[in-house]
Amino acid sequence: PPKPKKTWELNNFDIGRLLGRGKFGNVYLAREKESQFVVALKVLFKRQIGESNVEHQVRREIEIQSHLRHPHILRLYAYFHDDVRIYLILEYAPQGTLFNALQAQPSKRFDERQSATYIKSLCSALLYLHERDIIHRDIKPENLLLGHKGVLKIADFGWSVHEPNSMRMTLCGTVDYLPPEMVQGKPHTKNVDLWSLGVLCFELLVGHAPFYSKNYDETYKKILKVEYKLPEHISKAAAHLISKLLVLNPQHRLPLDQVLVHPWILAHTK
Ligand SMILES: Clc1cnc2c(Nc3ccc(N4CCOCC4)cc3)nc(-c3cccnc3)cn12
Repeated sequence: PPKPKKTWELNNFDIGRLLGRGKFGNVYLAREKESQFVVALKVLFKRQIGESNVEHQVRREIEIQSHLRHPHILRLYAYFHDDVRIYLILEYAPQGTLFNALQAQPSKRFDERQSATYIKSLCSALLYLHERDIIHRDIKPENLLLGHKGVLKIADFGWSVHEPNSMRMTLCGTVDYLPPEMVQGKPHTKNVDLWSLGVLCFELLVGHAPFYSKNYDETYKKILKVEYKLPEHISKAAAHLISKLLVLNPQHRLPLDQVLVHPWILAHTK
C-alpha cells in the first residue's frame, strides 16, 4: 500500500472506471503511478458536505478509519483535498459489494455456510470496533465489500455509496436496518450493531430484509413490533440466532462474543 507521504495529490494517480456512486461523491478505481499500486479513490464534494452540514462527521470518520487495522475492515490509507473535493485513498475490494453479490445469486440468497462465514467475519470486525468504542457502522449489504478471495470488509464511513442502479437507496438510505431505538430517536449504544447483524443475517439467508415493506411507515411499524416471518427453509439454529439479535430491548440482544460461538456459526464455519 502507498506509504504515508506527507501529501498526496490527484496527479499521483491514474484514474480508472467508476466503481460506484454516492450521496457525496463517487468511487473510482485508481492506480498510484510510482508504485503501480491499485486503490479505490473516493471523491467527496466539499460543497455537498457543507450543505449537508456533515464536515465534522467526515473529519471524525476519516480520523477513525485511518487508524483501524483489521482483516475485515477496509483500509483508509490516506486522504488529500483540493479547494473543491476531498479524496480518500482506500483499499480496493476486487469483488464489489455484498449487495451486488446477493443480487448476483440465482436464488437471490446465500446458503448457510456462506451466510455464517460473512456473519462470523462481521462479528470479529464489530468486536474490534466495539473494543475501541466505535459503534453504528451502518452495516448493510451496500456498505459491505468483498476483497480478495471474497473476504468481507466493512467499508462504510457513515454515509453509504450505492450501485448506480440499486433501487433500495432513498434520500437517507434504506431504513430496513434501523433498530427500534433509532426509529424512536432514542440515543443509540453499540447494541444497535447487534440488531443490524440480525437484520443482515436474515437478509443473507432469505434474500430480503425482515421488515421490508412498500413504505417507510410500514417498515417502522414492523420494526417497533419486531414483526417478521421466517420462511420454512430457514434452519432452527439460524432462526434461533436471528431471534436472539432482533430483540426490542438493546440490552437483551446476544453479545458479539456469544454470537461467535453460537451453534449455527460453529456448525457452518471452519
Ligand atoms: Cl471503497 C471501495 C473499494 N473497492 C470498491 C468497489 N469495488 C468493486 C469491485 C468490483 C466490481 N465489479 C466486479 C465485476 O462485476 C461488476 C462490479 C465493483 C466494485 N466497489 C465500491 C462500490 C461502491 C458503491 C457501489 N458499488 C461499488 C467501492 N469500493
